[in-house]
Amino acid sequence: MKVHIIGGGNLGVSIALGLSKFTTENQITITRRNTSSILYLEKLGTTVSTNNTHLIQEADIIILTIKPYQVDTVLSEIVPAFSNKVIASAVSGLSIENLQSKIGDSNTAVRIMPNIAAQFGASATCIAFQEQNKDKAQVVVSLFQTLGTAPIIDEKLMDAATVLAASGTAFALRYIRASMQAGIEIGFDWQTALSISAQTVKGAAEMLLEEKVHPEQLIDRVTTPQGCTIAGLNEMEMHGFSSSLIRGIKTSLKQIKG
Ligand SMILES: NC(=O)C1=CN([C@@H]2O[C@H](COP(=O)(O)OP(=O)(O)OC[C@H]3O[C@@H](n4cnc5c(N)ncnc54)[C@H](OP(=O)(O)O)[C@@H]3O)[C@@H](O)[C@H]2O)C=CC1
Ligand SMILES: O=C(O)[C@@H]1CCC=N1
Repeated sequence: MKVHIIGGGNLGVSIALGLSKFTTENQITITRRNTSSILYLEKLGTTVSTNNTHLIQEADIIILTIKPYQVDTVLSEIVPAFSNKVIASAVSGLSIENLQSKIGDSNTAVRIMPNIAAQFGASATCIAFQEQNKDKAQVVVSLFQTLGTAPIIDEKLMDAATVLAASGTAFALRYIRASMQAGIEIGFDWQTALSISAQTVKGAAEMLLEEKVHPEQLIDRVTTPQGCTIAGLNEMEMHGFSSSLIRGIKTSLKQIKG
């Protein structure tokens, strides 16, 4: 399959790297205006270009990973160059209706919300499309299933998905950083503390995904009565651990909704 990624920044490059690592049959093109920092992708077999329309008509999927304020400029440049294409947009806040009106009825708008773990085949990419475009959107779902999970969601939850699945990467990393900092205070060098903290989070996530149970069921297995874990958890909650995360996520959502 030919995948044409417009916007070779943080997210676009993560997707390109993930596709080059986890798939073999895809031909990937990635564009940005200043390509110097991403030319290394060519060594992995990805075509890097400043030309957004180069071979675009041959693409099976066009992926938009540009900032919201870049959308009109890019679309006015590329839309005259193709027809009958599936456009998967990761642009936060850009609705399917709005995108569809900009690309015309001959093309199909799909919304995707990946995260930068796509690079490691570990993204949670939420995908939304109009019911009548179900068949055409399947190609996008299949592609992102190779880069992690790809749940199909109602478009009205796309902003929530942006916060939970994309910003969520940063939130999880901040937890790991805090845990690492505590690890240094209790005796580890930062590299050892980081590897222990990161692996512990990975292990906890793997248990949840594997066992499909509520986190409290697993927490109960760790909290020995009168033990250190419950003492630490209760202290964290006293200082607003869960509520600060919940408030942060809701604030992020308000920021998207404007
Ligand atoms: N970062 C993330 O974790 C996530 C981001 N998103 C969304 O993805 C989008 C991109 O985010 P992010 O990757 O962080 O942003 P970046 O700024 O890192 O990437 C945007 C890229 O677009 C390129 N670009 C700008 N104008 C053009 C143009 N005319 N033609 C081609 N390329 C162009 C820029 O490069 P140059 O200036 O050289 O052209 C830049 O590399 C945003 O809408 C964001 O909301 C969604 C989920 C996760
Ligand atoms: O912070 C942002 O606005 C973008 C969308 C989600 C991740 N990065």
